[in-house]
Amino acid sequence: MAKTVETIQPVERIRGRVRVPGSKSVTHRALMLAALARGESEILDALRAEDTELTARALEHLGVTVAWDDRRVLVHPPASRWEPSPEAIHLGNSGTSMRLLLGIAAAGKGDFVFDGTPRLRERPVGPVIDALRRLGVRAAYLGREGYPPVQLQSDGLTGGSVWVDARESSQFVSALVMAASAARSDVEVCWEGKAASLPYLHLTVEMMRRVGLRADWIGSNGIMVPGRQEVRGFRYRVEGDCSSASYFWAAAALTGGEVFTYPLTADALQGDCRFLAVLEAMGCTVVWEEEGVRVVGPERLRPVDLGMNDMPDMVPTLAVLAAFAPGTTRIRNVAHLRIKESDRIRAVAEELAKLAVPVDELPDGLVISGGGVKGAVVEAHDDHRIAMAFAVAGLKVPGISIAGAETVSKSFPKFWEVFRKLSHG
Ligand SMILES: O=C(O)C1=C[C@@H](OP(=O)(O)O)[C@@H](O)[C@H](O)C1
Ligand SMILES: C=C(OP(=O)(O)O)C(=O)O
Repeated sequence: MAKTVETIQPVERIRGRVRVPGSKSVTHRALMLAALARGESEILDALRAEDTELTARALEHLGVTVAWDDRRVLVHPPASRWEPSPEAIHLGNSGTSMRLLLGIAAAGKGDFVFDGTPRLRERPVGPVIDALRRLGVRAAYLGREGYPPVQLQSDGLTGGSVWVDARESSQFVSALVMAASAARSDVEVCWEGKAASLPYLHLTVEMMRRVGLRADWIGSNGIMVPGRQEVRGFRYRVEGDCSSASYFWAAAALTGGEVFTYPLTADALQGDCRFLAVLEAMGCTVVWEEEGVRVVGPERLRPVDLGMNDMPDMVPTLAVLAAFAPGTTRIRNVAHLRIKESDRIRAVAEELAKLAVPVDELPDGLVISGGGVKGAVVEAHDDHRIAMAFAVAGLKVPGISIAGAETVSKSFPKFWEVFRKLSHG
């Protein structure tokens, strides 16, 4: 795709209502759980974007029928799990698709190759492959050890206990837990210490429960999944995407304006909704209403000192706000940000430096001295979250444009349309 440049015009105080698309994480999971069910499922308000279409297409390779229309997706699994796929299955740069689908594919029979972009080939899959091998799957790395492309030959999962190193990604555990429901006997998935991005594991377990699958926490370091579970096709309504909403919350925060985002509820399953508490700590007012949430920005943002391990995707948004908050903001404990769509610690530091913001890059975080921000051309690093977060800075400072703006299609294809409409009325 050709690189596009998007120039943002500053506005006095942003004001408006934004309908956010369906959650990417919830849509991926709903599609995959529907593929494991018996009979047809109906998924409402799903996100139709590059990554969720990659998941849908991968499932089609396995023999699942996926039919989208305006408001819903119908998913119909094949008679036997799975059909052969002679071609390699390409997953772009979608970490969620890659890690979670390795589990889903291994939960049935077949011989599959999973691959992606050069960047996806730098994003690890070793811990999930190690665990799948212990559950009886044959797997071979076709390139670098521990990374895609990977070939899986499976006859279904046995059962037993597996230990997973989940420090780099919660997705390794989510993959195993979802797949384990189809194993021949019970599977216990345990990890040492704290798993990265922990709220995504709660999301996985809660969504399984909602569609009728059992998965039980064993303390805070493990999940037990009974094997041979079967659920009938289900109907699932996808909640709005909090991560996508964060750019509009940030727009209100930065301009001292007011934005209402919907559909969202205070009991949303996504951990990124907790970013609202970060905004409150920075001085914003957050008001939940029946259909969504209203964020009102303060006259002046306050800096914060926070561990962001639970909400890695919110770090670019926070970093941009921090650039405008006079004082020092510290963002800690997010080493796993280096293996996202881009090395997000490096990318954020480089782009803030272009805007003349003093920033220290730590191995696992950032220290940002907020106050003075200048205009510049920001490079998106093929990372949708860098593009969307830095767009917000352009609402306050003239001369900001985003090169590589098309990358938003990964999670929010209409982002620029919605953003322009909001900023120019
Ligand atoms: O499971 C998910 O839906 C996700 C988990 C997180 O990844 P890690 O667990 O790899 O940090 C997050 O960054 C990603 O955008 C979506
Ligand atoms: C990290 C992300 O996604 P994924 O891991 O699925 O590529 C993201 O959306 O910010």
